[in-house]
Order: sequence, then C-alpha cells, then structure tokens
Amino acid sequence: MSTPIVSTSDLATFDSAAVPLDETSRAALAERGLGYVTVDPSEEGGESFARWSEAVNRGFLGERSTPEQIESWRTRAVGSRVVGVTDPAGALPEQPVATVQSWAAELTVDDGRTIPSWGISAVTVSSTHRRRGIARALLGGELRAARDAGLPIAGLTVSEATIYGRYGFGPAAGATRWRIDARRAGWVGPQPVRDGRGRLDPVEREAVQSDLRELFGRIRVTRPGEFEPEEAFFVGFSGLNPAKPDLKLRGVRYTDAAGVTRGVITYRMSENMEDYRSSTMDVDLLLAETTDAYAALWHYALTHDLVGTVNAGELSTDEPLRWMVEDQRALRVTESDHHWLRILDVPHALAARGYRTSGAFVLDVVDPLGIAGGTFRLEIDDDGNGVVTPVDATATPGEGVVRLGISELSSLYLGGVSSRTLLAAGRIETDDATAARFDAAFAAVRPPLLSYWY
Ligand SMILES: CC(=O)SCCNC(=O)CCNC(=O)[C@H](O)C(C)(C)COP(=O)(O)OP(=O)(O)OC[C@H]1O[C@@H](n2cnc3c(N)ncnc32)[C@H](O)[C@@H]1OP(=O)(O)O
Repeated sequence: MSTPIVSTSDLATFDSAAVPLDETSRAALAERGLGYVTVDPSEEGGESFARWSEAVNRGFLGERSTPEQIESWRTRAVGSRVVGVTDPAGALPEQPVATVQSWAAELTVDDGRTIPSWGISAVTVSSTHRRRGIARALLGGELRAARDAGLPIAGLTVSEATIYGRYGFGPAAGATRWRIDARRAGWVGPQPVRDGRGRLDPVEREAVQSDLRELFGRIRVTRPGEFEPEEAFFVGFSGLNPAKPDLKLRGVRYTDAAGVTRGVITYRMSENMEDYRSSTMDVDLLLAETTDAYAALWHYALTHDLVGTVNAGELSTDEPLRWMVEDQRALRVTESDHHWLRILDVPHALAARGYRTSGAFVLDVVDPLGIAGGTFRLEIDDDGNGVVTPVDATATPGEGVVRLGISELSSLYLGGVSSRTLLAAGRIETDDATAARFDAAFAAVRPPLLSYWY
C-alpha cells in the first residue's frame, strides 16, 4: 500500500525527526560492520550531538566548534532528523564516521504554489572511511525514507556538482555571483528615493531579523526554487547567532510611501587601507518585494561613498540589475548550479506546479534507484492545472513522448532549463515539436532561484 502524500498543510505537524531509518541502508552498512543511528539533539547533556557535530566539522574541513557554538547548533537542530554512521571497531566508536541531517519544509514550485520537500544537508564521510559506499547508503537511505514518509521531492545544495546526479538529483535552480566595479557601472535605473516614492534607513540587527522573517515569508512563495528556511536562517543572516555574533553586519531597510517595509539589504564592509575610496561591500542578502525596493537597495549599494567594489552571490540568472547600469562590462557575473532537486513521486510533484499552456505529454521516466520511475501521462487543462496518471509503457504512442531520467525531469521541473536544451545536449529523447510544446507548458514565471545555502 502506498503512503499517503504529505501536503503543505501537514507540514506544521510533520515530525521529521521521527522518520524511520531505511532498512535497506541499515543492512548495507551492517554488511560493512557499520552502525546506522539517529542522534537526538534534545538529549540531556547533548553529548551525542557534540560528537556528531565534530564529525561534520571534520568532514567539511572546519575547525572544532566551541561549546557555545555546539550548543547553539544543537538548539537549531532540534526538530530535524540527525543521522550518523558509526564504526564500532574504530578508535572513536561513538563518534560518527559519516553524517547527514534532513527535515521537511516548503519548496516553491510556481508563483503561489508550494510542495513539501525533504531538505538534506551535512552529508559527510570521514576521509578514513571514504569510497566504501557509505555516502551511497546514506543518500539512498534518505530518499527511500522520505518517499516512504510521503514526501514527493527532496532537495539539497552541494559542495561538488559531481556527487548527486547518480542518486537522481538534477540542478534545478542556478545562481549567479557578481563582482561589480561600482564606479564604472553608472546607475541608469529608477531612483524611487530621489523621486519621493520611498525611503532608506539604517536598522539594527534585531530589526533586520524581523524584516527578513516577514519579507522572506511573503517573497519566497512567489519565487520558484526557494525553500522555506529554518529560524536559524534569520538569526544567521541578521548576524545574531549568540555563539558567533557578526559585528560587521550592517542592515538597511527600504520603506514605501505608505510606510510599509518592502526590502532590506545586509552587507559587510572591508576597508581598503591604501585607498579608502576603494573599499569593498559584500552583500549578504538583498530582499525586495517591489521593483522600487529592488532599485532603491541596489542603487544604495552601487553608489555608496568609499565603495569601489560590490560583491554579491546567490542572485538570479536573470537579474534586472544588469539593465540598471550603464556599463554592463562593470559586472563580472559567474553562473553555477545551486539548488538540486530529486523528484520522489512523479504524479504528485507534477500535479503541484502550474503550467502556462494546456496539452498532454507522456513521460517515460527512468530512475536508477527504482524510487519514482515509470510511464506517466500528464494532462494539463485550460487553467494550467496538471493531472498525472501512470500508464502502460507499451500502450503509449510515439507522439508527445518524452523519455528521460529522473535527474533530467528534476532539472526541468521548475522551468530552469528547457527541454530543447536537454534534447540538444543528448540528455533526453523526444521530438522537436513535443519539446517546443513541453517548454511552452513548463516555462517558469521567473527563473528559479534559491537565495541561500542549506
Ligand atoms: C548536501 C551536502 O551536504 S553537500 C556536501 C558533501 N560533502 C562534502 O563535500 C564533504 C567532503 N566529502 C565527503 O564527505 C565524501 O567524500 C562524500 C560524502 C562526498 C562521498 O562519500 P563516500 O562515502 O566516499 O562516497 P561513496 O563511497 O558512497 O561513493 C558513491 C559514489 O560516489 C562517487 N563519489 C564519491 N565522492 C565523490 C566526489 N567527491 N565527486 C564525485 N564522485 C564521488 C564514488 O565514486 C561512487 O561512485 P559510483 O558508486 O557511482 O561508482
């Protein structure tokens, strides 16, 4: 019997920490003499979490955390599923040799439409235990456990782009990193503050935190690719982590003429001692709910006194900012994969998003892990709602058929890449006419974006 799917309204009561460990992975690890355990961050004394966090630090090449940092991390981890792999024969039998952490939250899949997603993070395997299939067991375990718990999709952000395709993840939302020669750029965009449509004010970090929480809550549900952040996101982005206070973080708020907060920018400055006019502003986050807020906050950054260079990351692949400067060559923009998704349930995932045109497709989906593959008919009505039904592969006509891997379908899901591009790259099989129809239907309202790492 298949598990009923989790809906976004179930998320408030969904207990991520209670999702059971996958028995297939437990058996695979046991064959290698390894244990597969969950760690309870709320446990008295927090010692097992401290050992787990040290394994994560080591895996990510970091230094040891202070007791205060571990405590702050532990508090933030409560509610998520914290997993370790132990080696009873090792010198530190209680300290994990591999780690992973996961939790369910909302992923935006179209303007105003969200879906529960299984966020996966802190994937590490100790270098002493590498390349023995431990990560494969962990990832397979996460995906099967999430599917069995009724999650239709999983997501992650990655340290290396070569690790996760084999598990059926595909890059679904790209990101850009900008290095701007501020004096050369030349602002030609709107100036809402000069024109009396709003104002800018410096704000303290506590106000930044509440602004971010409110603004991001409203903005994220309109942007495909955004993943509902944990509270730690707002604490970290406002520089208020008590174990690691960020004294450099500055915040500026944009308020519209009606007095409503519509945007906020957070940044850090680095002085240039040889030339004070050439200091650097590193933008941490710029959230704007209106085009005026967007223009006002970027104008603020690019025309700031004493700033020669503005750096910013996790921006969209199609930022209006490019068109707000006179000299586009003042912008050094690098693009990379950012948000990776992995569909776990094709019918529910495809029915969750909206489509731009009506029509019908047959999707013949191959899943190397045997989780979500099959042949499906996607029928889109005139209102852009899709209904997906499994069909018999042998009964499907050649016309309108798209043959693809689950990784490619996951990349196409938010409209971040076109099927014509994947067809030309030899990554999917279909005919040109079907690909053109598919792209018209799957087009994104705006390029998918995830504005942070998780
Ligand atoms: C969501 C996140 O947390 S992203 C962070 C990922 N973690 C890191 O970057 C920390 C440093 N790296 C590590 O901890 C480990 O090297 C890991 C987790 C990347 C891999 O762990 P391992 O246990 O060595 O991987 P495992 O032995 O299970 O290998 C599984 C497959 O992945 C491949 N693989 C493993 N590591 C890598 C890599 N870094 N790049 C490309 N392929 C890799 C293996 O060759 C193997 O391929 P195959 O089964 O298709 O033949």
